[in-house]
Amino acid sequence: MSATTHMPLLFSLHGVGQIYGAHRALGPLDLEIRAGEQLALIGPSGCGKSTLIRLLAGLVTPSEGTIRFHGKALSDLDMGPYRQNLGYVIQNGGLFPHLTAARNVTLMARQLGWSKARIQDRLVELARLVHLGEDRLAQYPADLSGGQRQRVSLMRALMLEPEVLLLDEPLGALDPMIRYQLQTDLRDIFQTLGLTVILVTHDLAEAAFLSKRIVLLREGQLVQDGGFKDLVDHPADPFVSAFVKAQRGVLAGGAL
Ligand SMILES: Nc1ncnc2c1ncn2[C@@H]1O[C@H](COP(=O)(O)OP(=O)(O)OP(=O)(O)O)[C@@H](O)[C@H]1O
Repeated sequence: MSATTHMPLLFSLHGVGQIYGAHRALGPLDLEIRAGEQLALIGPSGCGKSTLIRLLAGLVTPSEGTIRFHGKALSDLDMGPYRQNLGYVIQNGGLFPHLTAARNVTLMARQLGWSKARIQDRLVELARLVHLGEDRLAQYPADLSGGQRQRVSLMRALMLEPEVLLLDEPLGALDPMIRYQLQTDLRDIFQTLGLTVILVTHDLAEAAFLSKRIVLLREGQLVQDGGFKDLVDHPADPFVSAFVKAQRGVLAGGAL
C-alpha cells in the first residue's frame, strides 16, 4: 500500500475529455490524485499530457466531464485563488524577459501586497532550496543558463507556497548533465516539501526516478496507472511493452 493511500483526495476527474474542433485530444477519462502524491504523466507526443495538465491548472475548461479539487468542481471555484494554490512550470520556464530573476519570482507576492521583509526571506529560502546562487537573482533570464532559468521558474512556482506543483516537461530543453543534476535536485525538493506533484515527461527513466506513480497515456486514453515495475512486469497491453522497450536503456538500470 502506498504511503499516500490514506491521504485525502485532491483531484478527482470524472469523464473528463477535451475536444478541439473535430479532434479529440483527451479522454473521456477518470483519474484520482491524492494529497502528497508525486505522479508522472507519460506517453508519446500528442497523447494529451499537456492538455491534461492544462485542464488541472484551470487554463482550459474541459469539453466534457468534471474536475474536482478538494471535492469542489473547478467550474464552481474562483480561479484566482485556485491558480495561486498551484505552482506551474513549463518547458522553457516562461519567465518574463524584461524582469530580473528576483522580480520574476516575486511578481505575484508583490501584487498580493506581501511585505518587503517577507518577500526577501522567501526569496533567500527558495534560492537555497533550488541551489541557485543569490548573485543570479539580479540577472535577467537571457543572462542565465537553461538550467538556472528552470531553477528560477521553480522558485517562482513555489513562491506562494502552493499545495500542488504542475511541471510540464520542465527539464525537456536541458542537456543531459544539467538534466541529471536537476532531476536529483527536484527529487530532494519534492521530499523536503512533501507537496503534490504532477509531472509531464516523455522520459520513462525520469518518470520512475521522480514519481512512484506513472500514468501512461496513448491517444488521449489512460493505458496504465501504476509503478515503474508494474509497467515493466505487468504491462496492461502490448503498447505498454513497446513504449518501455522504446526507451532504450531504462531496463538496464537507468530508472532503478
Ligand atoms: N489548442 C489546441 N487546439 C487544437 N488542437 C490542440 C490544441 N492543444 C492540443 N491540441 C492537440 O491535442 C492533442 C494532444 O496535445 P498535447 O499537447 O496535450 O499532447 P502532449 O502529449 O503533451 O504532446 P507533446 O509530448 O508533443 O508535448 C494533439 O493532437 C494536439 O495537436
